[in-house]
Amino acid sequence: MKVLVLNSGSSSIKFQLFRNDDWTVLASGSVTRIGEPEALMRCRWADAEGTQQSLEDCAAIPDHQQGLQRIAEALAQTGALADTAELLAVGHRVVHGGEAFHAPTLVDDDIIEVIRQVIPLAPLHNPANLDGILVARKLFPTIPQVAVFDTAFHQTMPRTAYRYAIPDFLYREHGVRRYGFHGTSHHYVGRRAAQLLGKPFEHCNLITLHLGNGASATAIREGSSVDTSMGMTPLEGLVMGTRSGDIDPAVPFYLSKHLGLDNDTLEGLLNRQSGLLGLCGDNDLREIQRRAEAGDEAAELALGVTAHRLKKYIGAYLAELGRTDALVFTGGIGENSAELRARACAGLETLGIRIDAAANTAASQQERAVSHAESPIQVLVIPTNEELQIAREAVEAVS
Ligand SMILES: Nc1ncnc2c1ncn2[C@@H]1O[C@H](COP(=O)(O)OP(=O)(O)O)[C@@H](O)[C@H]1O
Ligand SMILES: CC(=O)OP(=O)(O)O
Ligand SMILES: [Mg+2]
Repeated sequence: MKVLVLNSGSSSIKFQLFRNDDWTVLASGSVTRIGEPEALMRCRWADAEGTQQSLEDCAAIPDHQQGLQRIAEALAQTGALADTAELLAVGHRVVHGGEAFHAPTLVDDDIIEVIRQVIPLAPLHNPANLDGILVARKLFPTIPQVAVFDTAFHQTMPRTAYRYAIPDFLYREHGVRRYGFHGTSHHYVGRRAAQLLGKPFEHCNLITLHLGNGASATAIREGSSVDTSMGMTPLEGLVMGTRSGDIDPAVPFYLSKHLGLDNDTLEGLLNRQSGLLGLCGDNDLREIQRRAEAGDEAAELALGVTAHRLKKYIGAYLAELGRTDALVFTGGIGENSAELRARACAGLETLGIRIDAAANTAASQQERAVSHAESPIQVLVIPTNEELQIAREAVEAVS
């Protein structure tokens, strides 16, 4: 049987099709620029001889309904999914599940309603995730749909980590608390780290750093999330591509009072015009590193602020955990930027973190240690695979 995983974003749908006995990827790709005049559909698959093939086309795709339809056509056309009856389940990434979901969940009308209710807590992510589910239900009406929540892994945090020091009724009546995100990724790399360490996950204390366009740090004690840097929404914490991460909560009041900015403008400013982009005008870390190397001061500052914030969270989580087995880097930046890994870990030797310069800069796409052989805390680079984790959890939920 096969499992289709969908990660439906505001203007894109990413997909992977797995065979569920050995988790081979049968096809993968995306539809991007949904709603623009020229959307792009990309699909890669292995043909009968095992040779990688790819298919790309550009055409207007006005909405998610047609985006998913296009994906289903491509999967049929390539033979990767000739008959939808071969599907055991469709797994969906859902960013916010509020306090309702601790595990992957079979989608029904009630579940859809709960996901709809938490839209105000993740306005950038949940509407598109929900669209993906609604469209997939129409397109594959007889196949079980499973929602896998970014927030679920963090539901083990203690109250002291998830409560904000604001009036109690805001939590009780309005759900204002830390939820945390990227849980699927933190969980996946945490388990892989335990395997590399040769210990059961339930015995491992880890700090996992998911550094992509969105970025978050998590403290894992004995296999459970006990703290994480993102908060009620994915805006809190580390410096991100276009999100500010932590700022003084008074900044928006000040901007509102003195510059007359309204709520929507402020939300856009902090979510889409801040972070690396706000500091230096670029949000692609490769370009920022190139500029910094050429002496560009704004790019150097962007790298410096990002590394400073990372180091602060690493230090905080070392203190929270007491004993730490490994620090794990993942996500496009965590996996590929030796520069940022080195900056974030510089000076942490007395706290037990010692990078090996040669291992850190060696070109590799593999899971690996980049710490010195004598570093008390191992530093690992582990490519994340949220889609595989979603596929596995979807199968668990239906069986
Ligand atoms: N070789 C590289 N060196 C440094 N940064 C990289 C490299 N490859 C990708 N990145 C950075 O990774 C980030 C995107 O991460 P990714 O995990 O793909 O994002 P998303 O959250 O959209 O899935 C971008 O800032 C990109 O510049
Ligand atoms: C929750 C979140 O920030 O997700 P992404 O990194 O995909 O934007
Ligand atoms: Mg990502």
